[in-house]
Amino acid sequence: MSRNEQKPASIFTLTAWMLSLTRPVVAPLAISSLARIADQMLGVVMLAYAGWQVGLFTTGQPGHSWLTVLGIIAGLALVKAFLRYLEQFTGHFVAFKALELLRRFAYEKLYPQAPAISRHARTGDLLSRLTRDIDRIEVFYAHTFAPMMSAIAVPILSAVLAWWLEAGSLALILLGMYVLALVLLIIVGGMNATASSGRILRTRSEIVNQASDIIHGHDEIAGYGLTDIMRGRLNDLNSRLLVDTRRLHTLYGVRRAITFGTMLAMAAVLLVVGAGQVNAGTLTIPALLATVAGGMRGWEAVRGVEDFSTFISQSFASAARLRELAQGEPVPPAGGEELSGSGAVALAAQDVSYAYVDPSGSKHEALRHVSLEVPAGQWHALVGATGCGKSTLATLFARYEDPAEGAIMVAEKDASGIEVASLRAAVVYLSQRTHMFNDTIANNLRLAAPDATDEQLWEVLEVAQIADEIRQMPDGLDTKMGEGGEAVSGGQRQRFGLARALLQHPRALILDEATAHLNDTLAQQVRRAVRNYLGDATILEITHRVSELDGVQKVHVMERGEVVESGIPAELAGGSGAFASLLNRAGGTL
Ligand SMILES: Nc1ncnc2c1ncn2[C@@H]1O[C@H](COP(=O)(O)OP(=O)(O)OP(=O)(O)O)[C@@H](O)[C@H]1O
Repeated sequence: MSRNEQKPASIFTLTAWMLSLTRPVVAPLAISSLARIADQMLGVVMLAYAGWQVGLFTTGQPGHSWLTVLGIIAGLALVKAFLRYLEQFTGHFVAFKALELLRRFAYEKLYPQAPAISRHARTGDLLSRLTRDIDRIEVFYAHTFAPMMSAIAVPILSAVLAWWLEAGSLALILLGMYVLALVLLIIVGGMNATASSGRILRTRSEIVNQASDIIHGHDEIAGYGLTDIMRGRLNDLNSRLLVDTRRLHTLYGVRRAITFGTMLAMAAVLLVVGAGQVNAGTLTIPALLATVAGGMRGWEAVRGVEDFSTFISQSFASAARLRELAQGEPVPPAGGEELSGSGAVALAAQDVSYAYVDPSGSKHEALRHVSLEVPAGQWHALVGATGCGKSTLATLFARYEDPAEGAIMVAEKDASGIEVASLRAAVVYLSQRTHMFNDTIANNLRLAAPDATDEQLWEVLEVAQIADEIRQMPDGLDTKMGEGGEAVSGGQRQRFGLARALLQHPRALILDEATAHLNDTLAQQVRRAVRNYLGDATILEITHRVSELDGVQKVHVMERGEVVESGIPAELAGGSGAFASLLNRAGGTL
């Protein structure tokens, strides 16, 4: 993300970061690692014991009775089973707790960046960082840390066991082969896998973006016959994914070959060297068999390295993406002075410039040296061709972000010094894309005022001219609005949005095309009712209906990111400026 440009973090930085986030799981993680080491070492001891007994039997030396051998192996197996259970239990506890901690951390870091972050990142990418990436980081705790610890401890302990069995030189060979296997796996599992995993994650998040575009744009896709184009795009992404996945899986295959290859090579070398020592009388057959059997069993630890090097590259790639997201500073910065008092507040922009920055870092200038004033209690309109920057300016008044240059003034104070929650309680921005949650009408309205009574809800619904339509619905205020408000019409959704904004009793209300979906008569009724309801509150109305500005005291005209004209609508209409030509083009009069 270009807002948070930073150097890629090293694996050590990422490891330290992941462990610092999940301090509460460090103790169970240690227990899980110890249980895993003990479990694997018991496996080594069991096989070494069995090998030793076979050696005694084949050389005709007295050993334990078969019943004792069976009893000892069964006893060891039971302890081993308990240790395995302990490892799995603590491992899963760690994994789930880590998931919870990571999710909480991610959301805590994200809220202060909203809603600005959704302007600078794609929804699908955000979603995949919050879901898939967190799931993959969890793998670090579940499948990485304990295997890494056992990969270090088990080879050393196995070599110590061989040395204790008086197979000192075999112990050195065993250790050497372990180290060789680990080095080969780490080399093969290194940079290539991390780079491929990073590319796979990026491609997957593009697929999610594409899929969410397809789901939201189903009407356009069907209407404009875009099915083949969309399918083609998805196929291209899938092909890209396939190439990287194939590359990664080839690497996994090579790693598996290394694990088995080195295990067989180790057994062969031990047998050849050991046979020579047996002939020379410096090693016993039971010690040789015990070392070979135990050594082969100990390769389980190497398998663990293979698995973790498979997952670790994905975990680190995901951790880097999440860390990048989480390192974003709160937007706007936290703190500031509370906006206290009551009554209308004035809005003003002083020489404001603003640019959008897309995920690739390129800038798109949306506002250039904009200045305008809406004195407290007045009703102004903001008009201009589509894309000229009206909504962008409106969001700055609600402090979605602070402008790069110039100042936004609210109640004659620089908005960048006003605490955000208090500012947004006073200055309400009603977006043109009002979102309704998949809940009842009443609950959607109460988002703005949780304690509002039914009477208060009906009051604002009357103002928004939608109360009659709700009375006719069988479930009234308890009618479900469907996902994204799909169960109600666009015009209804817009008026619900308006009713919700009014419930907050704004001291300044910014209406962004709030009546765009309504017919002219209804639009005028709504505008008048809103003005009456709000009393002396300030209103800034963004509209394309340039000929229907009844009650508006001043209009500001924008063109390509600049305010080019401001004045009383009736006066500007009679002139030859930007407003008059907008009015002409709309074929209207005032
Ligand atoms: N999230 C965004 N990322 C990048 N550019 C954006 C974004 N939102 C808006 N823009 C661009 O900024 C410019 C101003 O957009 P804005 O929505 O403020 O215009 P507007 O005047 O409100 O348009 P409309 O009347 O169509 O609502 C446009 O060129 C638009 O393409």
